[in-house]
Amino acid sequence: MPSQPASDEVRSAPPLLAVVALGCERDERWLFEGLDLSLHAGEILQVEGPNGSGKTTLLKILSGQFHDYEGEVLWRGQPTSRVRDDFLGSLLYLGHQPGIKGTLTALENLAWYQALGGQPQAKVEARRELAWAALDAVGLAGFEDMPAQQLSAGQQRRIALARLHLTPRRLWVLDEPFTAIDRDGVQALEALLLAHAQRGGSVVMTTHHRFSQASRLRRLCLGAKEGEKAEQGSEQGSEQGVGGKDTASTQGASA
Ligand SMILES: Nc1ncnc2c1ncn2[C@@H]1O[C@H](COP(=O)(O)OP(=O)(O)OP(=O)(O)O)[C@@H](O)[C@H]1O
Repeated sequence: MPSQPASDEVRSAPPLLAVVALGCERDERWLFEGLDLSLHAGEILQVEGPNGSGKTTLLKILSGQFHDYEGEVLWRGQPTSRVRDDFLGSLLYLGHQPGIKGTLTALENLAWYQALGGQPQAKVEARRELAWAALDAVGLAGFEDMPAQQLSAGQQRRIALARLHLTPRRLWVLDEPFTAIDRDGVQALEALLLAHAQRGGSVVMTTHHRFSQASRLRRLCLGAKEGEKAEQGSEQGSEQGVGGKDTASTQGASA
């Protein structure tokens, strides 16, 4: 991970991630359209909205997993399709489900991630140490060798979150990362997200969780109807509401 870039560099560089005139229709319903947004190094974007408003769909588009959309997704100013290797090599996506294998232990699950692309170049012993450290960082010391299916829902989520410690990637796209996490875990995860942003990383996430440091966030609200857009602003934060074609308030202002 690079260190926090100088502010001049942030201003002059293209955003890490941007979407231009993004629209997505599913089941004959526009989830969003005309969406423009850009995410610079050091920014955290929280995507909010009611159930079914398209939050997961948007994250899947942003992480290159869903392609049935209008508009463009840009990585450092280039269409992601043109810089696919650089984009995917900079991306860490954690889905709504923990995405772990229940029959494997916590350590084996992380070894599996490492083999998929975490640190393929690292030596076996070094990889193992990194995996132990990642599990320790998410409070799973002592549970390393237990099959994941014997762990609680929150502990299973923590195995998935250990990847944030394990795999250094600049852009984190996280779907409901706070699900099933207890109060201490929530605080630790908030701190981890903020530290990632301070180091020059960026985060896009869906969550209904309210950050204690809300001023560090930008918010995008999907499914907003006219007049519902504004919520709490902040000195550094900003908010954008975007509705679908079936609402009265289709908007596409830049976030
Ligand atoms: N695999 C799919 N095939 C067809 N339509 C889908 C599929 N997945 C989601 N949809 C539709 O897309 C719409 C948005 O779904 P999405 O999961 O993006 O919403 P969401 O805002 O993340 O919802 P939630 O808060 O419930 O997780 C829903 O109306 C849903 O029916």
